Amino acid sequence: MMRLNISSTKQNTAENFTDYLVELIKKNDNLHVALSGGSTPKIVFDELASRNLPKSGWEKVHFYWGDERCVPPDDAESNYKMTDEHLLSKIEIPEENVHRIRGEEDPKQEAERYSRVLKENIPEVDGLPRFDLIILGMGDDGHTASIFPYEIGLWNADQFCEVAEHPNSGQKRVTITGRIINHAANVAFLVTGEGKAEKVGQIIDKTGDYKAYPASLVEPYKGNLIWFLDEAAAQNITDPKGSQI
Ligand SMILES: O=C(O)[C@H](O)[C@@H](O)[C@H](O)[C@H](O)COP(=O)(O)O
Repeated sequence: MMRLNISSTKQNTAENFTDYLVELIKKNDNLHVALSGGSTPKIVFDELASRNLPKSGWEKVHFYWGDERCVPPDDAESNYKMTDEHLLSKIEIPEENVHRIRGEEDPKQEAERYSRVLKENIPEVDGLPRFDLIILGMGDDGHTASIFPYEIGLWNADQFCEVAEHPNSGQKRVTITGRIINHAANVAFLVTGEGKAEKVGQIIDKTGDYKAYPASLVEPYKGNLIWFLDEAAAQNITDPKGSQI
């Protein structure tokens, strides 16, 4: 099931998504959540931290990452560092509930280790670890997690995590793959800004080269997909209401 949650501004999008996540935390005894990186999550993490959830709430949550740059955790490029600055350092989540991708390790070995981390920590459904929620962003090129259009074949990798490479910088990344993403109970895209509008419109309307964009492959088999968008990112969708299928 896919639905759109369209807000007027980026801040409203962050608030709506945070309401959704806080509700999930309250309704569940154990929540396994994969976080996205980049810049959009910063405003969401600040909003989430501002809600002052009690320690008893955070003790139910396990954080993972959908992807990580292969850099040390104190590097400006690190998704972990960004998350720590905007969220982890402000909340009472037990250290053992934070499952960092070790960007400082050998990428191939870390992809294998993290695949084991998912298998060992996340309850299986139909033989695969099933995240309660995977948060994804989308790049201007239609990439998601760290699966880029030129490497779209990574989506169908057998391993739960694979090594990717940024097309411009050549920066190595560790990313979860399509098997895990589409097995999640809930997937939430967080996409804002005019720069994303063209690809968002093509993916939602299934027009143009949408099949070339890894983000278009996100279709949870038995789960829910919600696009949290601001109006700027949603402006090209032909029938925003009708897309609430
Ligand atoms: O490590 C990363 O960069 C992200 O996981 C990546 O997939 C991100 O979500 C998109 O590039 C959107 O990034 P922005 O939110 O900064 O536009």
